[in-house]
Amino acid sequence: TVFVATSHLEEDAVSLDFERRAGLRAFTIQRGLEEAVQVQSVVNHFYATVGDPTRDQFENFTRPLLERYPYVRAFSVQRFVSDEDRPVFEALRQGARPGFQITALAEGKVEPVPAPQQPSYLVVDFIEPVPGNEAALGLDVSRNAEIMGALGAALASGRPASTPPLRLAQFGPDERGLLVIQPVYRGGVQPTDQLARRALLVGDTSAVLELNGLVRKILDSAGLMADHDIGLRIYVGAQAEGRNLVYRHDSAPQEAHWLDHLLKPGTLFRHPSTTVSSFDIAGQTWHLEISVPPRSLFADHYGSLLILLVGVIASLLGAAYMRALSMRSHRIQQLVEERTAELRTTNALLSDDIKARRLAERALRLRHQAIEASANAILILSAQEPDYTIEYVNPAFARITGYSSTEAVGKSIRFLEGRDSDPEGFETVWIAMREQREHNVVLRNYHKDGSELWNDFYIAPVRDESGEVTHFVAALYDITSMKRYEAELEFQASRDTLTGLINRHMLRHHLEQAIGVAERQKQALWVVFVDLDRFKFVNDTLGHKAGDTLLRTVAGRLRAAVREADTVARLGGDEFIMILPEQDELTLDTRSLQRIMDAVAAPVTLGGHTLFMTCSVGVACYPNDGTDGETLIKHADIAMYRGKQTGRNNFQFYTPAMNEQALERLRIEGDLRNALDHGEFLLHYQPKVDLASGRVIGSEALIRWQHPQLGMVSPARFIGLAEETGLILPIGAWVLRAACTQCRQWQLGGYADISVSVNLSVGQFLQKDLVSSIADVLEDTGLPPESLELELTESLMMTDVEHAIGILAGLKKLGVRLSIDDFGTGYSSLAYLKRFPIDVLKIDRSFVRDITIDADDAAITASIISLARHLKLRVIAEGVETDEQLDYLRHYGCDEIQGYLFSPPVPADKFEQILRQDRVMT
Ligand SMILES: Nc1nc2c(ncn2[C@@H]2O[C@@H]3COP(=O)(O)O[C@H]4[C@@H](O)[C@H](n5cnc6c(=O)[nH]c(N)nc65)O[C@@H]4COP(=O)(O)O[C@H]3[C@H]2O)c(=O)[nH]1
Repeated sequence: TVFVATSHLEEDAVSLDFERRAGLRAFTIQRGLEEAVQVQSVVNHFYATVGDPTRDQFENFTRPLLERYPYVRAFSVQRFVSDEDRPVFEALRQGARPGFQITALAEGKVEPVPAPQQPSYLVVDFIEPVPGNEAALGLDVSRNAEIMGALGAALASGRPASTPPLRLAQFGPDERGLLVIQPVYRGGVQPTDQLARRALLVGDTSAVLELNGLVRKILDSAGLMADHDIGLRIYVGAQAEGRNLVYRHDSAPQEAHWLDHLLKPGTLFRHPSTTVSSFDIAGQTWHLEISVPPRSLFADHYGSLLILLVGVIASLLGAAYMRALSMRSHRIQQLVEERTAELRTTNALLSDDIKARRLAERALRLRHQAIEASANAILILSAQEPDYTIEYVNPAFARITGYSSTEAVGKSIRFLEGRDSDPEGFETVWIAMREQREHNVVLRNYHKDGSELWNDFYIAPVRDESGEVTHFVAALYDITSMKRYEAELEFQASRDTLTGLINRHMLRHHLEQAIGVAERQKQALWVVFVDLDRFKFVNDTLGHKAGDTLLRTVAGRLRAAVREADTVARLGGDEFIMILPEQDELTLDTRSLQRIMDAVAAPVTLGGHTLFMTCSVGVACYPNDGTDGETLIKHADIAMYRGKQTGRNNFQFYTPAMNEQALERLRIEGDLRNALDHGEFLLHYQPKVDLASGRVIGSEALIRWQHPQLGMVSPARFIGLAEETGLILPIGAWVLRAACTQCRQWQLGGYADISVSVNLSVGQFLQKDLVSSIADVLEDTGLPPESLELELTESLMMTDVEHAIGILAGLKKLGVRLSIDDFGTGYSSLAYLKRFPIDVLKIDRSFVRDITIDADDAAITASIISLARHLKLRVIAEGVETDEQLDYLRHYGCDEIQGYLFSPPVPADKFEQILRQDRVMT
C-alpha cells in the first residue's frame, strides 16, 4: 500500500512537473509573441503620428526597441507608390541610397530584380536595422498574396494582423518568418469604419519575425533553452500538422536505469507525455506541442520501489505493525492527493495572476515609454476654462517647438500661435474643448526660433471614473517636412522628369493663366509648337539614351532661345510647346521663330556622332486662331504638321484651311491602308535629259494614287502620312519593284541605256535588310545595278552622317547609283559631302525656280554646280520650266535637267513615245 501511495504521489509529481514545464513554455512563448505584436503597435503608432518620419527618426525610435526585444528581426515601413509617382519616389530615395529602385522577387528567384511596371506598388520604404535586411529595402510586396491578405485582415478588423509563415527576401533559404502588419492611414488618423480605413490607407508598418530565432530567443531570455529533456514543436496555421510546423526541438533520449537492465527492458518504459496548447496571435493560430520522451519506470519511481523492497522485509517482521502502517499511509495518500489538487489550482491561479500582472505592467510601461519616446509632442491640458492650461508635455514637445517643459507648463497652448496662424483653425479647437469632444485640425504654429511649424493637432477629452472631463490629451504631430515634401511633389508633378521643363499638365495651367492676362490686357498671345524632324531616326539608330540626351540638349536650347517670361513645356516625345505672351502687335516677329529654329539646328555631338537636327514649327495665335488653350495647341499642331509636309525645317502660321487639310488627312489615312491591296497605285515617269547630247537618258519614277472618290492624289498629300504610319515600307517596296520591272522592259525594247531613279524615304533607309531587298529586286527583274539610281534627301543623310555613310557604302557595293535629292535645302555641311559615296547632286527646284530673278538663288545654283564638278559628281537640276533657266544652267555646266520645260511626269506608255523621239533637245 505504501508502495502504491508513494507511487501515486510520485506519478502526480511527475505529471505536475511536466505540466509546469509545458505551461511555462507555452506561457513564455505566447507572452513573447504578444509583446512582439504590442511593440509593433508602438512603432505603428509612432509612424502614424509623425506622419512621415525621416529615416533617422525611424532608426532612433526603433533601435532601442530592437535591443530590448531581440527576437524582433526588423521593423519596416511599407508605402503605397503609384506608377506615375515611381520615378519621383525612386529619385528622392536615391538621394540617401544611390541606385535605389523598386524591386520585386521574380518567381523562384532569390535576388530581387527591378519591379515590372504595374499601376501601384507597396514598397518597403524603411527597414531597421538595415544590415542583414538590405534585400527587403525597396521591395514591392504588393504581389505577395500572404502579405496583402494580412493587410486586408488588418483593414477589416482594425487590429494588427499576422501573415502565415513565409520565406522573406532577406532570409536564408531555410529560414521562415512572418510579418505582423498594421496599416498606416493618411494624416495619422485611426478611422473607425472599414470603408474609411480602405480610403485613407497609405501603407503599413510591420514587425519582421524570424520563427526559429524568435522561439529560441524567447526561450533563451526566459532561461528555458537549457532544458534538453523537453521536446517542443510549434505549428502556425489552422491545424497542428506537418506542413504548418515552424519549430522543432526534440528532447534528448532518456538514459535507461540499471534496474531496467535487470528487469525486462521495454515493458517498464512509460509512454511519452504530450500536451498541445493553442492560442491566437494577430489572427494566426499557434499550436505548441510539448512532449517528454518515453521514460524509465525506475527513473521516477526509484523511491517507491525501494519502499516496496523495504516493505516486503518489514512485512516479515509483523502484520500488525503493517496494518497500522497501512492505515497511516492511506491517510498520507489522501493528504497528498488533497495537497496536490490544491497545489495545482494555486499554481494555475498564480500563473494566471503573474501572467496578467506582467502583461498589465508591461503594457503600462510600454505606454509610458511610448509617450516619452514618441517623436510627437503629447500634451495634457487641464479642462479648466478659459485657458485650459498645460499640465504636462513630453520630451518631444521641447524638440518640436523649442519650448522646454517649464516654459510650457502653466500656459495656454495659444502661446504657440504666431503672425500667420489661422485664427479659424484655433477657434475650432476652443469650440471642441468647450463641447468636450474630440477634434482634429491642421494648424500653422511657430517654433521658438520663429520658424514655421505645421502640425496636425489632435485633442480628446479624458474622463475620470464618474465620467467627468478632468483633462484633455493633445497630440501635436509635426508635419512641416510632410508639407515640404508635398510642395516638392507638387513641383515634381508639374515637371517633365527628362528635361525639367514643365509638363503637359502644368502647361494647361500656364496657358489658361496667360490667356487670362492676354484677355484682360487686350494683347495677343502666341502658341508655338516645335517638333523635331527625324527624331525617331536618332532614337532608332543611336538608342534611347542618346535620344534622351538629345531631348535634354534641345530643351535647354529652347529655354535659352526665349525670354524669361515665356513658357517652354514638353508635351511628350519630341514635341515642345512655347507660349510667347505679351506681344503688342497682332503679328509675331518671325525672328523669334528663326531663333528657335537656329537653336535646334546647331550641331549636337552624341557618342562620337555629330547630328544636324532641324525642327518644324507651327504657330497659333490668341485670339484669332482660338480662345482656349486646347484649341490653340491643336491649331499650332496642325500648322506644325503642315510645316513637316512642306519639306520640314520651316515654320507655318495656322490658317483655317489647314484645319481642312488635317481633316482630309484623317479621311485618307483609312483609305491609304487598303490602296496597295486594291491596286490603286501607279507610277509616272519624268524624263531626265542629258544637256550635252540632248537625249533622254533616264527617268524618275513618281508614285500616283488613283483614289476611287478623290481621283488622282499627289504624293505630296500622302507620302508624309505613309511615312508616319509605316505604310511607306510596303508602298516603297512596290515602287522599287514596279520601276525596275518597267525600266528593264524599256531596255529590252531597245533603249539599253535608259535608267530609272526611285525616291527612298527615311523609313526605307533605316530598314535593316535594305541592301539585300534591293539586291533581290535587281536579280528578280534582271535590271543591271548601274541602271538604278536611288534618290535620298539631303536632310535624311545629314541627321546622322556616320550612320548614313555606312548604309550608303552598302548600297554602293551593290553597284547602284546614289543621288542627293533637294540639294541645298537642308543644313548641309560641305565637309561631309566628300565622305558620302554619291554619284549625283540634284539641285532643288526652289533654287532653279528663281535663278533668273533672285541673285542669291542664282549664286547658290552656280556654286552647287561648281562644287559638283569639283567633287566629280554629276549634277542635275529639277523643276526646269523656262528657257532662261535652261540657258543659265547650261551656261554654268549643269549635266542634266528635269522639268516641265521638257515634260511633266507621264504614264509609262507616254514615256515610251518620248523615248521614240530620240533626240529631243537641241
Ligand atoms: N513645279 C514643278 N514641279 C516639277 C517640275 N518637274 C517635276 N516636278 C515635280 O517635282 C517633284 C519631284 O520629285 P521630288 O522632289 O523627289 O518630290 C517627290 C518625292 O519627294 C515624293 N515622292 C514621289 N514619289 C515617291 C515615291 O515613290 N517614293 C517616295 N519615297 N517619295 C516619292 O513626292 C514628291 C512630290 O512628287 P510629285 O508631286 O510627283 O512632284 C515631282 C514632280 O512632279 C517642274 O518643272 N516644276
